[in-house]
Amino acid sequence: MTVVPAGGRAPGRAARRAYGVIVMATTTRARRATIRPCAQPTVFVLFGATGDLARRMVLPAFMTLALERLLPDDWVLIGNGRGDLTHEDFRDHVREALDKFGPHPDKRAWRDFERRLLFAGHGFDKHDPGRLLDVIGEARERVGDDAQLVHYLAVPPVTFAGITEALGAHGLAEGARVVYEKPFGTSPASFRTLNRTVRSVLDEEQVYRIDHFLGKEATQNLHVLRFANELFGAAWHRDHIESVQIDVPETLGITDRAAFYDATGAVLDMLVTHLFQVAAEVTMEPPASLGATDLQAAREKVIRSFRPLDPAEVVLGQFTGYRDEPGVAARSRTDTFVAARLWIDNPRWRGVPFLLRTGKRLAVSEERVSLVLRTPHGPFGELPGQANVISFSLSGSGEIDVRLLAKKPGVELYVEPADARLPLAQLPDAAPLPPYVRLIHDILLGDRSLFTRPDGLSAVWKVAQPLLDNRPRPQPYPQGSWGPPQARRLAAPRKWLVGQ
Ligand SMILES: NC(=O)C1=CN([C@@H]2O[C@H](COP(=O)(O)OP(=O)(O)OC[C@H]3O[C@@H](n4cnc5c(N)ncnc54)[C@H](OP(=O)(O)O)[C@@H]3O)[C@@H](O)[C@H]2O)C=CC1
Ligand SMILES: O=C1O[C@H](COP(=O)(O)O)[C@@H](O)[C@H](O)[C@H]1O
Repeated sequence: MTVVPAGGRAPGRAARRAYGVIVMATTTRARRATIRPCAQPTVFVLFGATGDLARRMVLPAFMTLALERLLPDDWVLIGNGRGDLTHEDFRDHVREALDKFGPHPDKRAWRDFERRLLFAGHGFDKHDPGRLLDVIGEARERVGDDAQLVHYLAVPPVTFAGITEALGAHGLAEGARVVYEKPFGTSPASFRTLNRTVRSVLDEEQVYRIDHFLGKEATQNLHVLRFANELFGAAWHRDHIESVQIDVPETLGITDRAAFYDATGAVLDMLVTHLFQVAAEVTMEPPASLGATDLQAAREKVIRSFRPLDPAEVVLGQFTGYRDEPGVAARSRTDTFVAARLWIDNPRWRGVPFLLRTGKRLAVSEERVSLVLRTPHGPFGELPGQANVISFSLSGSGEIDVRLLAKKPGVELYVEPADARLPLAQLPDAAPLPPYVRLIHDILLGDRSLFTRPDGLSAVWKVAQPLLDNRPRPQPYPQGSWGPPQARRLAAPRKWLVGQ
């Protein structure tokens, strides 16, 4: 996204390409951000359309795109699943999802939306395409044979390879874009096998490996703040930063995703996926340009300098009561919490600990990246530690915060921590996009800059390998807490900033 400040110049072409979707209309009275709609007729196949992700994120994102008039005139969304839903049943399902998670269209918008929803049941594999080929045929009759085909795999990762092979076997791969949810693989070996399968059916340009944390407004501000502001850019180095925290505690449990979650756990669900990608955004070297390829390359390159995780520097936890959740194995050892210390072996970050933490059923929900600056030795004597912090909230529309030490006004010289906050939604004419809206829009337009590449993911799995080979036993922790006490010790002598 490109924001043009009052009186500011329009962004260069490279920046416009990188952020692609927002074209600023600058008038003196009002500057409105308008987004380029996708023009090409589209058939969007949503595998896993009755699942949690589809209900909470993908279907609401589609409705938002429709309300914002960002979809082409001609489009159809086909839900796919193993069940036998009629088109009507599926429309009811989508309606319920929107009632719960929004947005809430008026009658007219809903009528226009629902008539474009179809369902193709009876599963989809290479031996049996279920109803999908017939329903795609039905969709093409409506929107034309030249419609682009987008397949979105909102299904558990174990099914990615089978669906990919089936796309190839049934002639649905050619010219299509295929979106893979995370995690792309569940181990170094399964990543390699999956990648080989995918590349045997698709060209890399057709592949969109989504990590929705890269689509969050504040995540994109990580590099904007740094590369566009000398104040921050100059500090972005081990000489000034003493530690970094990437902290995503959740009050949310596993909802009704037991089958997926019990086979996945926090390390795969969050740590080696979202938290690593955010760490790469924080630590990448300046890209050669803001073009899609350069940005992607810079993000992926730094992951190669992540030091393989030492299991002794990782704490796993499991909330009490997890094993009683319906669908969870009675003796499950799945991690619902992980805290890890990560090191980055390059000249910019050597010796700076990166503290990463996430977990289910914790005390609060927050998504925060904090760069803690070193404490200066100056005329003040001893200053409090962790009191000068550049921090980003990744939740919602995002926020940039700076904690600094200031003299409290008054006769005495009291130096106290104070916070300056910049909620991004309050920027003039801000038009924040939820991550799934933005990323699906990018997919429709063919912009891959915010999607991951196999070289970066291959490095991710190398970093994860020692932990996967030698998992510490998950420690129990009470629901509503901050996880196992060992996680506090992992941060020592520092403290976790969230929850202080
Ligand atoms: N939920 C979330 O908050 C997020 C999830 N993700 C990712 O999205 C993907 C899906 O997650 P989520 O929706 O939570 O998972 P779900 O467990 O809800 O599964 C989604 C759907 O996949 C289908 N499915 C499940 N198992 C199989 C199987 N063995 N073979 C074929 N189809 C199957 C089911 O549909 P049916 O029974 O109709 O066939 C199910 O409804 C995962 O990769 C996850 O990491 C990413 C970001 C957030
Ligand atoms: O990918 C996932 O992300 C969500 C958290 O993302 P948010 O944008 O909803 O905050 C997490 O709850 C889920 O377990 C995981 O699969």
